[in-house]
Amino acid sequence: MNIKETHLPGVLLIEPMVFSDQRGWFMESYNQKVLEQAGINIHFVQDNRSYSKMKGTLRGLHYQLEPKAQAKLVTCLSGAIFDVAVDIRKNSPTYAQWVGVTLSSENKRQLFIPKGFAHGFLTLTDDVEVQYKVDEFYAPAHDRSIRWNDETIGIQWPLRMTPILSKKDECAPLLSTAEINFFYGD
Ligand SMILES: Cc1cn([C@H]2C[C@H](O)[C@@H](COP(=O)(O)OP(=O)(O)O[C@H]3O[C@@H](C)C(=O)[C@@H](O)[C@H]3O)O2)c(=O)[nH]c1=O
Repeated sequence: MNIKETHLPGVLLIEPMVFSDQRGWFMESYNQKVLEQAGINIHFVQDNRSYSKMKGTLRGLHYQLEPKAQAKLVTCLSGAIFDVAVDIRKNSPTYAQWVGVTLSSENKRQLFIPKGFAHGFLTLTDDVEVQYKVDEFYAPAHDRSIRWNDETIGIQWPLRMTPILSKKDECAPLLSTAEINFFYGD
């Protein structure tokens, strides 16, 4: 497993070791010890999967407020996504900055997103299945969204048309008015 820092400190790109032979391949998709050695001391408590039928589907940007904030380990099991993390910690030197990476069933890369970041992804193919581990249970009362195309954040989504969105994401607030209770250094 090769773990690389992205330009947003704390957001990590994980490249698993894939062992191929005549049968196919094998890889470890999660190894607590290896992540601990990289400074990720996380106890995951829930695994989520989503399936998106169409290319151009955008889910996000999502986060849960403290004390139910979630760190996430995101994997794309089928198809490909442009996966994005946005730093929404108040007073952070990288506040409102974003990182985007392509995760796919082919490249098998994973993105680790710490607490204090909003997360979203755009499907780059039809038939996309995404799986992610989270370290806090789903808490609907703490669930929040930020508008996917907020100009303050300025995510360069690889997209030509308006994406397919949920009703919740269509009317999500801008970062400037979103309720946020994360502070840099917490
Ligand atoms: C996130 C979540 C949703 N649900 C339910 C609530 C709702 O009825 C249905 C669909 O929820 P959503 O529309 O929020 O699903 P979705 O838009 O896929 O939300 C997800 O987006 C990505 C980007 C994330 O980072 C995730 O944390 C999560 O917020 O599933 C759960 O039961 N448990 C969960 O953990």
